[in-house]
Amino acid sequence: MALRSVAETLHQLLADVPTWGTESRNLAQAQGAILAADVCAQIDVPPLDNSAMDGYALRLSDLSAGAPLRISQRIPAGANPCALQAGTAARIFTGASIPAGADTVVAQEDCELVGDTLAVNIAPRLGQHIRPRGQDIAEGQRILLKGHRLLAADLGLLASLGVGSVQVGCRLRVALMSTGDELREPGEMLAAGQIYNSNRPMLAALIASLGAEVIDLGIVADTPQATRDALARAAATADVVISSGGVSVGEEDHVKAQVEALGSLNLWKLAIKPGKPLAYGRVAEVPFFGLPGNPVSGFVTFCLLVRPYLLKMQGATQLQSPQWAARALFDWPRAGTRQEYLRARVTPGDAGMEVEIHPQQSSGALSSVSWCNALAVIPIGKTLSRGDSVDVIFLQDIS
Ligand SMILES: Nc1nc2c(c(=O)[nH]1)N[C@H]1C(S)=C(S)[C@@H](COP(=O)(O)OP(=O)(O)OC[C@H]3O[C@@H](n4cnc5c(N)ncnc54)[C@H](O)[C@@H]3O)O[C@H]1N2
Ligand code: MOO
Ligand SMILES: [Mg+2]
Repeated sequence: MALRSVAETLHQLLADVPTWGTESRNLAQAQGAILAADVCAQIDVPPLDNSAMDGYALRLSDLSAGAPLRISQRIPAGANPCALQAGTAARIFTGASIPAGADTVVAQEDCELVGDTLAVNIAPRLGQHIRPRGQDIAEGQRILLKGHRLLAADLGLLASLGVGSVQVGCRLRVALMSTGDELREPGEMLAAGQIYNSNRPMLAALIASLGAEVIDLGIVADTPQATRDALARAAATADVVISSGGVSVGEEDHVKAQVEALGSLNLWKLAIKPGKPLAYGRVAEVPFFGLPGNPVSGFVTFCLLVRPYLLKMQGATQLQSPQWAARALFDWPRAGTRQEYLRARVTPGDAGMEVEIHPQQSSGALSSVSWCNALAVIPIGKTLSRGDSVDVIFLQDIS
């Protein structure tokens, strides 16, 4: 029987996302959080007409009249100036409030003080170097939409509006467990037959990058009992459970059977390379993802399938990363039976983006992931010749 496609799997996963609560969060805690309601501006930004230059504020008609302009006041940023006396100029600094009556700012490089009067060397334009109130945002304007993921610039934007806290999707607690008797932690000595646990820090970082809290359950032994105990503990403390390893067909792969014992297995195996044995279900009522143990398989399936799920759970509207067309600098002569995600590097070429692939595409070769800046997508049954167009997904959008 044909394996379920990546698109169909994603569709089914997203249809199964549970409803999730919202909470109020201070801006300092809101990076990566998903807005639970539209944000409308309560004030104009900037809230005052202000100078874009260090210089002098004046009324252009006074200057045109030709009389010498005496300096009648000094206005630093933050001051509340009085109205400009007719026939005078005000010393002013960048960001300072334009006094009533002034309509133009002359940069200090374009004028000089002769005694206590101003000599302007370059004829100014009416209104120059003034940033009017509301230039950026007008009061009442809808500025960010529900479902938007808050990144650095959004936090600055909200602060510019005077918004100190926002209603966002509740922070997810995600339990992470690494199954495998062969695993040791970095810093420990390796005995024969053992390898280091690379999935743990990688998956913890991917989870944390979504603003979720990681509940790290460490390494779990390859026995039915240890697997079941860890799954039960995870489901009791977390909102989502993620395991790595033990989801394939070997006798040492216990995850699926224990998930079925404690809840249900809803999806298993899909037409993706790497990552075929990805499992999804519920432990008790808690959503569960069983990522394949091979590190590249875990990375790719997390980015393409788990990440959109976790984003949707928190209320996000933008779930998938865009695919861009690039020109292949490689041949791909073998048509596959699973959609393949090659570790690739995209660079600018003379005629647009060009993409090369890492020579080692094994699902155990993490160096290919560290090296790449994109995944090149090879659909089922497709071959490629050098020069053909191939879709790429930039990793900076997803990891
Ligand atoms: N007879 C079959 N064997 C396998 C199949 C299959 O269809 N038939 N599928 C293969 C594919 S595809 C994948 S992917 C793997 C998935 O295996 P599991 O999810 O069961 O994972 P393990 O067997 O536990 O480990 C696989 C591999 O990854 C290493 N690993 C595991 N955890 C970690 C970790 N935390 N850090 C670093 N490396 C880890 C582990 O040592 C193994 O080398 O199954 C294939 N087999
Ligand atoms: O497809 Mo498996 O996911 O690594 O080889
Ligand atoms: Mg296995």
